[in-house]
Formats: sequence, C-alpha cells, structure tokens
Amino acid sequence: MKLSPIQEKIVETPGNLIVRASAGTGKTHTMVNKIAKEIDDNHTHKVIAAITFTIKAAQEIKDRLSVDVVQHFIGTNNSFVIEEVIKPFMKDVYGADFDLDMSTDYSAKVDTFQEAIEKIRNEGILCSYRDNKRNFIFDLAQEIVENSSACRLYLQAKYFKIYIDEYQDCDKSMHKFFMYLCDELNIETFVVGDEKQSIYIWRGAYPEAFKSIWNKPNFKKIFMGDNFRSCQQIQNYSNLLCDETRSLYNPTENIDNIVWLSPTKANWATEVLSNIVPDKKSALLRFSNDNARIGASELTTNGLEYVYIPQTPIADITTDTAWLYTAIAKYLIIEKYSAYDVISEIPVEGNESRKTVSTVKRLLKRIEETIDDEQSFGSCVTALAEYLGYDTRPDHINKLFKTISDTSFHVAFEADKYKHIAITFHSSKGLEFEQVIVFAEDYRLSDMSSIYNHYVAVTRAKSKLIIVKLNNYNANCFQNNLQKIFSESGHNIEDVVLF
Ligand SMILES: Nc1ncnc2c1ncn2[C@@H]1O[C@H](COP(=O)(O)OP(=O)(O)OP(=O)(O)O)[C@@H](O)[C@H]1O
Repeated sequence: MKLSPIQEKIVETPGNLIVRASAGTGKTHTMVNKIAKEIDDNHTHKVIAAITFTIKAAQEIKDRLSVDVVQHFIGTNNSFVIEEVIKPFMKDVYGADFDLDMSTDYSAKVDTFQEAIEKIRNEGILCSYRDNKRNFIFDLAQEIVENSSACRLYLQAKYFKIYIDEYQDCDKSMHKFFMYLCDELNIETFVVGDEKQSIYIWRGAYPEAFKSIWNKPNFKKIFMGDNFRSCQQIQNYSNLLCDETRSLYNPTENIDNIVWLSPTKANWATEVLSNIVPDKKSALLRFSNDNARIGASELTTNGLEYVYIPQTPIADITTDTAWLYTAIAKYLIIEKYSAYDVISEIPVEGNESRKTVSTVKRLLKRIEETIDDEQSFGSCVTALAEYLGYDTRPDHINKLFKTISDTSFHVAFEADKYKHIAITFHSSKGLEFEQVIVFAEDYRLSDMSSIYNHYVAVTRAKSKLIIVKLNNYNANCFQNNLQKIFSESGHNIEDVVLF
C-alpha cells in the first residue's frame, strides 16, 4: 500500500514526533513503515523499542515488519518496564533481597507502594493496586530509573528510539516514565494516538497527557485526518463530534449512509434489517455484553443470522501466562491453528529462547487428548507451561477448561469468519465493518468519555451507520446532546443523518 503524502512526511520526520491520528487514518501502517526505515537508516549498535498496549498489537507490528527484528524490543508497555527496568535493576535500588525470580499477577491487589514492594520481596509477585486508576508497575519503574544510574546508562546505551502506540491510553505514571526517558535520558521518542479514541479513562487512561505532548517544544507535531476507512458522510458525522476535527467537515450531496431509526422496542430488529445489505459485513455494537447477546438473538429471529461474540472466561486473565491460555484455546478450537502458530505467539520480550517444536507439538497433542477430563487436562496444560517457563493457576486452568468445553465461546476465536456479528464496542476497537448498528441509549454524550466511546463505535463503519433511537431517557439525552454538539459548528443532526 502506497503511503499518503502525510504518512510519508511522518516516516521522513526525524527526532521526537507526536502524531495525532483520527480513526481510520492508517496509524499502524505508518508506524511500521517508519520503524522499518529508521532501523534501516541506523548505523549504530543501538536498537529500537516499539511499545503497544496488547500482545496482539505487538505481534501485528512484528508480522508487518519485513526487517529482522530479533534484537529489537517489540512488546507491551508492562513487559518493557518489567524486562528492561524492574527485573534487571530492582536489586540495584532495593538491595540484594530483590535478586529473585519475579512473575506478574495483576489479580493480586494491594493498597500501597510499600505493600507491593513487600509482595515482591516475600513472594516474587509483581501485583497491582486495588485502585485501578493507579499503576504500580510504572511507579516502580520510575523509582528505579531515577535511582539507578546503571539502569539509565543501560537504556541510553541500548535504545536509539522508542515508538509508543495508542498513547491516549497511557495513564499518568506511564506518561511520567516515557517523558523521563525522552527529556532526561534524551532517547528519541515517537508517540501516536488519538484522544478521541480514549475509551479506558475509567481505568486510569489520561488523554490529557497525550494532548500535553502537543505543547512540548522538543516535539514536532503532525495531525493525520484523512480517514481511509469511512465514507465522507460518516467522516463528517464523527468529525463534528469533537472540537479539533470540526473543520474537516465537507458536505456531501447524499446523506443516505447514516440512517436514524426511531422504532419501538418490539420492531427495532425488522426496521434495522430493512436497512442492512445482507451480503456485506455488519456489526451490532453495544455497550454491554448482555445487550449484544440479546440483540443478536432478536436480529436472528427476524431473519438474518447475527453471531454474538462473547467475552471468554480466559479473557480476564492478566498474568504472564495469559497469552498461553489463548494460544492453547486457539489450537484446540481453530482448525488451521497449529503448534507452529502457538510457538509464534511466545512473547519474545522475555529471556526465554525458542523451545523445540517437537516438544511443544507433543505436549499440545497430550492436551488435545485430555479435553474430556479436567484434571488430566490441567496437568497437561501445566506441563506445557512449565516447559515454556510459565506458571499456571488452578482457577485459570478452570477458565481455560470452561472456554474449551463450552462451545458457545468458540466463535470468539474466529469472529472474522462471520458476516454479521454482535459485540461490545470496547471489543470492536481497531476493527472495521462495512455496516455498523449502534443504539443511541448507549451514549448519553454528556461528557467526553461518552463522546469518545461513540466516536470509536461509529468510526468502525465503512459505508453505512444505523443509529437506533428507542424512546427512553438515555436515548433522549443522546439526541439532545448530539444536537447541541452539532450546533456548536452551526449544523443540525438532519444535515448529516437521514431520518
Ligand atoms: N495510504 C493508504 N492508502 C490506502 N488505504 C490505506 C492507507 N493507509 C491505511 N489505509 C487503509 O485504511 C484503513 C484504516 O487503517 P488502520 O486500521 O491501520 O487505521 P487506524 O488508524 O489504526 O484506525 P483506527 O484507529 O480507527 O483503528 C485500513 O483499511 C487500511 O488498509
């Protein structure tokens, strides 16, 4: 895919750079091209770190980079500070007691920094704060980097550039740490994000931090507004939702790409289906899992099969081993997912070397043979985990067993296969569909958080957006607030939406 002029400019701009990129503008594509070019141009022994929020996003960057990435760090935020700061330098700051094996278990909660330090000393566990808006891992990394000159020298000697994706989801502790690396250690930094897609404010994400970099004198700034995904009318609707994109409004002759329906609770599904093109992909995006499930069932009853994509029991596992549970589930559920695919998902950020394919294959086969017996299954999963250097827990093995044995969860591993799905909008981040159905009542639009949620949902749509407005309090708030927001730039809902 050819880079657009603005994408080209981002790739070519050296030094610290912040990119504010609206939905559908090709963030990952651009970042991958930039990393590839800058690795190629680098003639020192130093390497890069590409930091993302999820293992899946890190894997996507690895897959798309055609250059050899073995010596570079491509992984998640937490794994970066755990592997590069906490594990190697904790003893430097806290003493020899901390020269120990550490593993993460974010389901273990404490209230204070000191308690968390004791948990490491006594159990070797990196835990998290009970207050989910605070971030122990990054607070600890900050303490270490500020107090260990060896750590500072190590990071400066190793990295020539750090690339951070989805920066709007960083919390205050992460922001402080990354800006320390940039401002105090002078490691060049590239950040990309979109405050309009900040949907994790409830768990501490602090989009103001991202916006504040825009005002830093030591950063160059580029805004990406060309949406390659959505048709002009859907772009207009989403751009009018936020101050900084209002000026991108560009009127279209037809406004039939966004349909506003005001049906009753009894007939909404038939009204929606009369606007859906059955052979193009569509998604019903809802705030809650329950409403997504009920919605799928009502649409199916009314004539077009919608598959509800549930949250799986293993989805909330947050230990180091989480990736392995997912890989085992995929191996057992997806026909074409082989032992090689499992091996390709081993996070490379740790020190573990690639294990032998034949042993992994044999251990996976044993897991496959025991799927009818939870106890043997558990022992076989633990055997594979141990071989790969990971810990398991009985409650997590039970979640994996449930995920495998209850076939209603299986669709979650192959959501791409289905033409019409129903899913929460949180899970739809990063995805795109020809047609999207949203419910007005899921977004009151009375604060930025709700506006951002709505922005993410509507920008998943390529060519059709259907807004279902039932007659209830939240939906009426949505309509009133949407009108207020649009009128700030002199527009009415009717200018952009077909009633
Ligand atoms: N230069 C380009 N030319 C044509 N199409 C492009 C270009 N860059 C990206 N695209 C397409 O635009 C769409 C959006 O890209 P991508 O999903 O990477 O965007 P994004 O910025 O990550 O979006 P979001 O933040 O909304 O998830 C994709 O279908 C991608 O193939």
